[in-house]
Amino acid sequence: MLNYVKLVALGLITLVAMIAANYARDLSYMVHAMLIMVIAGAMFLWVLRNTDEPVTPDSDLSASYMDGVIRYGVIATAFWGIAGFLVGTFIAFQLAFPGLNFDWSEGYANFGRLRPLHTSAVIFAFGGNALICTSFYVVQRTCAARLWGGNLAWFVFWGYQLFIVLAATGYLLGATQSKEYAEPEWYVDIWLTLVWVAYLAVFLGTIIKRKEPHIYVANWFFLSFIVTVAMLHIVNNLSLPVSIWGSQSVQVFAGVQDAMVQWWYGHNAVGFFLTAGFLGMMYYFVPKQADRPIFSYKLSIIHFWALIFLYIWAGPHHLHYTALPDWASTLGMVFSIVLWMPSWGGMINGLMTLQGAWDKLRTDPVLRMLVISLGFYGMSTFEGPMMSIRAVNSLSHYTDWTIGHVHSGALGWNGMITFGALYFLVPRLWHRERLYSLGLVSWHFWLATIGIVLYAASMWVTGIMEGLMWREVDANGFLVNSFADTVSAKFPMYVVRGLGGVLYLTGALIMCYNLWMTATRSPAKAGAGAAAVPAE
Ligand code: HEM
Ligand code: HEM
Ligand SMILES: [Cu+2]
Repeated sequence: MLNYVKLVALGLITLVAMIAANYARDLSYMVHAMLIMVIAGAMFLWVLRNTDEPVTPDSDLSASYMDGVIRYGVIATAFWGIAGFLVGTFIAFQLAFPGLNFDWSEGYANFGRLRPLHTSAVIFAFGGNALICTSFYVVQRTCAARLWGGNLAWFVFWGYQLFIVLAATGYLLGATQSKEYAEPEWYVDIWLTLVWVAYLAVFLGTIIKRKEPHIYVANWFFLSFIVTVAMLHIVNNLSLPVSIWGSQSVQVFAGVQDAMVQWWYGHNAVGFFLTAGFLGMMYYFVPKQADRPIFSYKLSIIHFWALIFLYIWAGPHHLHYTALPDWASTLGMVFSIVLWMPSWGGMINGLMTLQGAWDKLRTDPVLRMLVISLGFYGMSTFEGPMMSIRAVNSLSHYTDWTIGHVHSGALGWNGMITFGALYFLVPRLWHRERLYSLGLVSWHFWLATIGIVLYAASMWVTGIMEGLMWREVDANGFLVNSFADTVSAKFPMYVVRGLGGVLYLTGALIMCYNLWMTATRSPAKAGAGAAAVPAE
C-alpha cells in the first residue's frame, strides 16, 4: 500500500518538475527542475519495479545501531572535504594570479562564482556531513538506542546531499540571493527546511527513546546546533519569490534591518554550526580517544549555557561603523568579549581531559589531531573577541586579517577535529582492528599544521599591512597609497597562502588513502556487529 502512495507522490513530483522545466524563467531553475525530474522519475521506476515483489526478511538486527547511514556520511564528509579544499586552493591562486579567471570559463568558474562554492562546500557539505554523521553515531552510543524513525535517517542523508548539489550548481549558474553563507534561493531553502526538520525528528526521537537516564553533554551541544540553525535559517531566508517558475526572490527585510538579520544569521552560523555542533563532537571523541572521563561535567554545563546565551547577541560585530546604531554595535562588541570565557571553558575542558594521559600524545597521532584542534579553537576564540573591539575592527575589517581568522578557526578547529573523528570512526564502522597506518596520520598531521601556519601567518601579515596602507596619510592629509598599491603589495603573501592550501589538501588526500586502506585492507575485527551496549 505504502508503495502506491510513494508512486503517486513521485509521479506528481516528476510531472510538476517537467512543467517547471518548461516554464523556467532562468537557467539555474531549469537545470534544477530537470535534475529533480530525473531523480524523481528514476525513483518512480525503482519503486515500481519493487512493488509487489516478495520481501526478503531484513537481516539487519533492529536491536543494533543504525550504522549504514553513518558510513555513507563518513564517505560524503571526505569527498566534499576534498572538493571544498580543492576549490579553496584554486581560488587562492586565482587571487594571486588573476589569469586563472579564464576567458572561456567566465560566468561559471571565475572567482565570484567559485568563492561561494568554496564556502558552502567546506562549511555545509564537509562540515555539515561531519556533523550529521557524528551526531548520529554519538547519539546512538550515548543513548544506547537505535536511531529513531527507521529510514528517516536515510532521507536526511540523501536529502542533504540533494541540497548541496542544488546549492552548488545554483552558484555556478548564477542563482544567488547574495547573503553570505545563505546564498541558495528560495526553493532550495524550503527543501533544506524539510530535511532539517527530519534531522531534528531523528535526533530528538532517539534521545526520547534512550535507555540511558542521563543525556550526555555532547547531545546538548548537537541539539542546540540543530534547533538554532533551524531558527536562523528560516528567519534569514524570509523572502518572496518573484515567480514560482524562477529562482529569483525578494527579501522581506530591507536596508539595515536586512544587514542585521543577515549577520545575526552569519555570526550564529559560526556559533552554532561551526562551534556548538563541533563541541558536541569534541565532547565525545576527545574523551574516547584519550580514554579518560571528561575533565569537569560541571564546567561543561556552565559553558554550554553561557555559550549559547552569549553567541546570539554578538552578531553586530560584523557591522561596526555602518548604518547600524552605535548602541547595537556596542552591544555586539561587549557580548563578543564576554564570549571569550565560555569559549575557553570548552577548550580547557577538552584539554584537561588529557590529565594523566598526556604521554599518549607522543604515541597517538589521532589524539594529537584532536588536541591541536582545541588549540586552534582557543586561538581563534581569542582573536575573535579582540577583532570585535571597534578600534581593532577599524583596522582589521575588509582586510585579509578576517580571512586569516576565519581559516585558523575553519582549518584548525573544524578541519582537524573532523579528521580526528574520521580516523576514530572508520576502523569502528568498517569493523577493523585498527587504522591502516599511523605513520600516514602523522604525515597528515604535519602537512595540515604547516599548511595552516602558512595560511594564517600570511594573512596576518597581508591583512595588517593593507589595513595600515589604507590609513597612511602624508603631512598634508592626503592618502599615500592607492588601492592598487595594496593589491600588488599583497602578491607574495597570496602565493604563500596558496601553498598552505596545497599542503592542507595534500594532507587530506593522504587521509582519504589511509581511510580507504583501513576499510579494505586492515585486519577485520572478531565478533563484529555486536548489539547495543549502554553508554558505549
Ligand atoms: C585548502 C584549504 C583552503 C583554502 C586554500 C581556502 C582558501 C580560501 C580563499 C582564497 C578564500 C577567499 C578569500 C578572499 O575572498 O579574500 C576563502 C574564503 C573562505 N573560506 Fe576557505 N580555504 C580553505 C579551506 C576552508 C575550510 C576548511 C573552511 C571551513 C570549514 C573554509 C571557510 C571559508 C570561509 C567561511 C570563507 C569566507 C571568509 C570571509 O568571507 O570572511 N575554508 N577560502
Ligand atoms: C569568541 C569567538 C569569536 C568571536 C567573538 C569572533 C569575532 C569575529 C569578528 C569580530 C569578525 C570580523 C568581522 C568583520 O570585521 O567583518 C569575525 C569574522 C569571522 N569569524 Fe569569528 N569570532 C569568533 C570565533 C570564530 C570561530 C571559532 C570561527 C570558525 C570556526 C569563526 C569564523 C568567522 C568567520 C567565517 C568570519 C567571517 C565572516 C565574514 O565576514 O564573512 N569565528 N569573527
Ligand atoms: Cu561573528
